[in-house]
Amino acid sequence: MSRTVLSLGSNLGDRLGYLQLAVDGLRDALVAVSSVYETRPWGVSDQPDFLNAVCVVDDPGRDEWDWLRRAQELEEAADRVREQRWGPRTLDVDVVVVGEVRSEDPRLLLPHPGTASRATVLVPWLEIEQAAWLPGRGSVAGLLAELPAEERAGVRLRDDLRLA
Ligand SMILES: Nc1ncnc2c1ncn2[C@@H]1O[C@H](COP(=O)(O)OP(=O)(O)OP(=O)(O)O)[C@@H](O)[C@H]1O
Ligand SMILES: Nc1nc2c(c(=O)[nH]1)N=C(CO)CN2
Repeated sequence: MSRTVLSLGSNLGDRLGYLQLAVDGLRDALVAVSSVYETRPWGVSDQPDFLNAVCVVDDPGRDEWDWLRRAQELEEAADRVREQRWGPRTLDVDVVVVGEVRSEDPRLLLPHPGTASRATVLVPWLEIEQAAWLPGRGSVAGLLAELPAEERAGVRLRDDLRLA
């Protein structure tokens, strides 16, 4: 299976430590990892700011379901508790795209349906893949340019933080 994009987010506890846990757990297939961004929460606004990042991974031996399983294992390793939709969490790992795969199975929607409107995903993704393309929607650069300036302003580079 082809290149896969995963988004990482954390807004509870050791936020950078949880993102690093995810990167460590993806190491065997890791192609690229973005900078870390401090982001204003969307969905539920009354919660702490998130740290967000995006990873590109590639492993011909894994399909989209393997990536979902890996994402959920990483969330469990971060002691994630599912409480409130769009609420605070130690670690969120979303499968953004798996090559050109489309899926309407609610357990695994591909491409991830929120992507086109989330600067928290588009900004770090564009950083590591300048030609990034969201199947069915267009170029990531174009999608980002269409978002309200306020959305993009809510995503701030934290160049003092780094994922190794
Ligand atoms: N592309 C995908 N990546 C990750 N989970 C997905 C995907 N498509 C569907 N899901 C399903 O979404 C369910 C809930 O995921 P989660 O609690 O992380 O949602 P959320 O992060 O609060 O909201 P959102 O999905 O809008 O980011 C999971 O049980 C998972 O099976
Ligand atoms: N800024 C930001 N806000 C969020 C995020 C996220 O990753 N970043 N994830 C959420 C649940 O999926 C809800 N809100």
